Amino acid sequence: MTSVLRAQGLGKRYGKRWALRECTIDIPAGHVVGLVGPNGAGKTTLLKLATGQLQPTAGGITVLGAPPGGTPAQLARVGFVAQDTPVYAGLTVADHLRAGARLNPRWDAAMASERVAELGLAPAHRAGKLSGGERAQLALTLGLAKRPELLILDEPVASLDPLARREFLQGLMEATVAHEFSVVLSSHLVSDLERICDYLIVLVDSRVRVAGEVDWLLATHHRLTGPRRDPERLPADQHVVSARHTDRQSTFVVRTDAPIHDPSWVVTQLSMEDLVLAYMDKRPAAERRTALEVQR
Ligand SMILES: Nc1ncnc2c1ncn2[C@@H]1O[C@H](COP(=O)(O)OP(=O)(O)OP(=O)(O)O)[C@@H](O)[C@H]1O
Repeated sequence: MTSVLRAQGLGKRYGKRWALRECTIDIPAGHVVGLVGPNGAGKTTLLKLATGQLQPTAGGITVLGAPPGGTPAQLARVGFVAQDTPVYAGLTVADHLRAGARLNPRWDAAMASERVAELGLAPAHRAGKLSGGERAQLALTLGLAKRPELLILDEPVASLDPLARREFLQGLMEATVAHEFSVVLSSHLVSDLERICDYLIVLVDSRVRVAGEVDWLLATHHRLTGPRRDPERLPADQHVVSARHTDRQSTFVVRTDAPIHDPSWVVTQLSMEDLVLAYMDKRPAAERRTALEVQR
């Protein structure tokens, strides 16, 4: 299967500090990928490496089978909507579409004009006078009309109200259905990612903690609640992702491919948010038994 993004031992260091390290992932085409992690985890760094705006300090990365941003042809295959909905305040909506047409060989002028009309954005309106939601929609329109094979969006909805967020994500989903491209989208809003993503990457402290198809991740992770127990006493095939204890009770999030038969546990399924929070658990590794990195 074609990979949209493949990284092998990828790392980026600023001075002495690693912003991203030992990142090895292989994302198949056709997914809407959610990239999530706390502030400073390295999400923007990974996205900038994927678009060729940064060069790796270690390891390698290919996007759609080629080095990112290496040639004009490669640039045309990847769309990027940067953080803070990047539009030019002094230019009108129509100016943006004209610039898009000049700069992008595969520009879909009909789609751009239709989308702008549907959104009710007046062509003569200056981008600086648009609301945050309208600016985000204009930036998305530019990204979509480029007709990329991969569209990368860095926290596109962070500053939008819930309704504008919903409309933005709805527009993105409709476009992926109509034009069949892959998406990588970073966000802190796991509930949004839950609605649209079928592949998840969790980055914590510059490292990929987990990556894989959401259905597979949810099928192989469970919450176990029961009498207090030392994680060392769990079966070897139950990898502890997070652990919480009270005097009498333990709650573990574990990853396992095998069914859980121990009757002393109450086993519950996780939501995507539970899964993300478990991997973001910052308790000392000693309490977790295994420093997990899961990929598929
Ligand atoms: N140009 C830079 N110079 C020095 N350090 C940087 C630079 N850009 C990023 N960093 C550092 O690299 C780390 C990762 O930053 P990055 O922006 O990739 O994180 P992020 O996960 O996107 O964070 P956020 O969710 O806050 O946007 C942070 O510690 C950040 O301070």
